Amino acid sequence: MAAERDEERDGHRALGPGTAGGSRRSAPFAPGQGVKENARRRLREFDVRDRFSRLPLPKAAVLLPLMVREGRLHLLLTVRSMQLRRSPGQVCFPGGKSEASDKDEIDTALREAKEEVGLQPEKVEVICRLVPGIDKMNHLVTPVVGFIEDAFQATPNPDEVSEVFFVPLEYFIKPLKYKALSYKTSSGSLTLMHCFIYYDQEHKKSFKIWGLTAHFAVFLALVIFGERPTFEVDYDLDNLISSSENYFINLYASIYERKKSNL
Ligand SMILES: CCCCCCCCCCCCCC(=O)SCCNC(=O)CCNC(=O)[C@H](O)C(C)(C)COP(=O)(O)OP(=O)(O)OC[C@H]1O[C@@H](n2cnc3c(N)ncnc32)[C@H](O)[C@@H]1OP(=O)(O)O
Ligand SMILES: [Mg+2]
Repeated sequence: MAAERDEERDGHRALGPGTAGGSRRSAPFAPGQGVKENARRRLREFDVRDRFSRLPLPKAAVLLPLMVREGRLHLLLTVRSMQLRRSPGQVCFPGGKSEASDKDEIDTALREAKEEVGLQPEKVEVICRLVPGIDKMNHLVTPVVGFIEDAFQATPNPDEVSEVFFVPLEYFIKPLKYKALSYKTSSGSLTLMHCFIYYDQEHKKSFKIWGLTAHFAVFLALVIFGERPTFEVDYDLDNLISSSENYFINLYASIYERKKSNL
């Protein structure tokens, strides 16, 4: 159960005991708590826990770090260093491949977030794992959602991350600049790929958010806001849980079939 998992991970809940579905809420209601509480409630309904963990694909995990700024949820994103062999310069979430010492996807996401942006694991309130995605190298990529402190200051590791920026979560259902691209998966089937252009006032520049990263950000916004986006998505929004799982299962099956036929 998600609640049991939270109890197991008390160490990751430094953002305030009694706020995460707990019973001790005697402290005054801090700004943003209503927004967070609503998000927690929605996210827990979508927690897949370890249901997809045993699929026979190499594993990776990303952290979808949420924070409240001026009363609105924001997501932390990174730009990958130009020195990296894979996807240099692309926008992605902190994350990476699983290592043997990781107990689960949550461990992977927290370890990678610490390495890449200096986020201490005990400063993350882990909420849930969402339906995984599959990247172009056929890694099973699990998104782990967590709240981080609103005033978090990233210390990017320049070997892996060149920039860190924040986007209001709402942008991923009501973007100003968006286009839909068609993407051929490794199994040859076509899928919709979202591409957002976000102008960041802080950096005075635009960032392009697309591919798997955009896929996770859109799903997170759909889960939390429960609203129809201003663009088309591949899900039945009236049955988001089952349609997102079916979407993944179909993708996985097409990749699995292709792997078998190549043997
Ligand atoms: C349901 C399904 C899905 C649907 C999809 C619909 C849309 C379809 C879209 C699908 C399109 C899919 C395609 C698109 O979306 S392309 C579109 C935009 N890009 C993205 O969305 C990014 C997606 N990818 C990722 O998020 C990451 O690549 C993942 C999480 C998958 C893996 O994580 P990552 O790649 O970050 O792994 P890492 O952090 O372990 O390691 C990174 C590298 O860094 C090296 N390193 C480590 N430490 C150090 C150090 N100190 N000093 C120097 N170097 C160091 C290390 O050796 C490694 O090197 P190498 O081994 O790679 O060479
Ligand atoms: Mg990484």
